[in-house]
Amino acid sequence: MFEKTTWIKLPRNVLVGHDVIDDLGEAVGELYLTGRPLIVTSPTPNEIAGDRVRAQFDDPATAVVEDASFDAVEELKATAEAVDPGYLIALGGGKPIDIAKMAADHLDVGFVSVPTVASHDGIVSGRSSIPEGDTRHSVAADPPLAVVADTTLLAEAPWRLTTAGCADIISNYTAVKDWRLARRLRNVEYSEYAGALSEMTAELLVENADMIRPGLEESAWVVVKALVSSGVAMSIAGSSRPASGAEHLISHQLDRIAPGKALHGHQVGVASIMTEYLHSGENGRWAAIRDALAELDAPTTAAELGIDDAELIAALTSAHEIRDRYTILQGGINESAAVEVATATGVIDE
Ligand SMILES: NC(=O)C1=CN([C@@H]2O[C@H](COP(=O)(O)OP(=O)(O)OC[C@H]3O[C@@H](n4cnc5c(N)ncnc54)[C@H](OP(=O)(O)O)[C@@H]3O)[C@@H](O)[C@H]2O)C=CC1
Ligand SMILES: O=C(CO)COP(=O)(O)O
Ligand SMILES: [Zn+2]
Repeated sequence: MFEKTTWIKLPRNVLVGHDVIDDLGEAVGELYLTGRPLIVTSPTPNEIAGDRVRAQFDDPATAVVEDASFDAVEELKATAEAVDPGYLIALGGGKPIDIAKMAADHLDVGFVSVPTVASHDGIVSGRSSIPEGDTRHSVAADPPLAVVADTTLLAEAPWRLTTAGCADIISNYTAVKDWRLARRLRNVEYSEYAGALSEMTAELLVENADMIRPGLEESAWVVVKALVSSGVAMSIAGSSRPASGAEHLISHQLDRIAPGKALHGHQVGVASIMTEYLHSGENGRWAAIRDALAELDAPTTAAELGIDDAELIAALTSAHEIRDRYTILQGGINESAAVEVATATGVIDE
């Protein structure tokens, strides 16, 4: 008997464009939500856009989160109990969005994502990643009911956050390679649709890296659309597989070994140069990935990440231990091979 079931959860309204933050009320109105919104934000986005968001709703409540933690999720849930919202609006970067995403899941209400930075695909995905101690917990949650991404605001956001978003997308290229490898060698469930969408999104950024420039609204538009596509690919797959392979394992290890030194997207970008080399050897596309990252002003070396060579090698050699996800690093890479790939790709100096 055929028993396969597919259940894809996607945002219903995705609005990307100039000043679309002023259309948030309308976009939310189309979702037939009831009750008052609780706006979950952090200090800077609240200052930049909080009033514009509040002005579009009757009786909105606001919670300002200072840091990303499980305590912040619990505090937000306590606030929600007091204000009894019908839904949450997450306004800001990954910090308020992930906290709202996880709290919405626990409270069994929907949430709308209003990113003010294009820093990684978590701003549109159904994955919540919260730091705790020296580790980060990445858990599945429902994706946003709607995404409203104002390209005017995103173009003005710090460029390094946008380049991190670009690098997170470029890393999809190796994530899909790992996923296909896992299908071939472990028969893991694979979605042709999700794999193709994710790969195409990464290719698009690699091909057009020279056109993505700071302060340009058109560039913000390309980047956020790519992040949305990546989020959709994850929703189709029902997992982060299309956007997270060995390069993400290395980055997750760096979060433990060298916490707070570099942005998620920048770490996965540099790691992706090396995992592409491991997949395809010296004639593979590792140099194209590196050049696209460099074109985007994203780091391509451990030094540019602010990470010591020894920290990078420690992350590479232990990345396979942290998650039951088959990748090119399955079984681990030993220290001399790790040094070899890192030096061959120029990630560390000889
Ligand atoms: N779900 C997922 O798949 C993933 C989730 N994450 C999580 O996301 C978080 C990191 O994401 P990130 O977006 O960098 O985090 P933040 O939300 O902390 O945003 C980064 C910085 O940008 C500021 N900021 C936000 N909007 C603007 C703007 N328009 N102009 C100027 N500054 C602005 C914030 O200000 P302020 O300090 O005032 O908030 C903050 O200092 C972490 O908690 C991490 O665990 C990371 C990767 C993947
Ligand atoms: O960052 C992600 C995709 O870009 C999410 O992946 P993880 O499941 O590894 O946290
Ligand atoms: Zn990522």
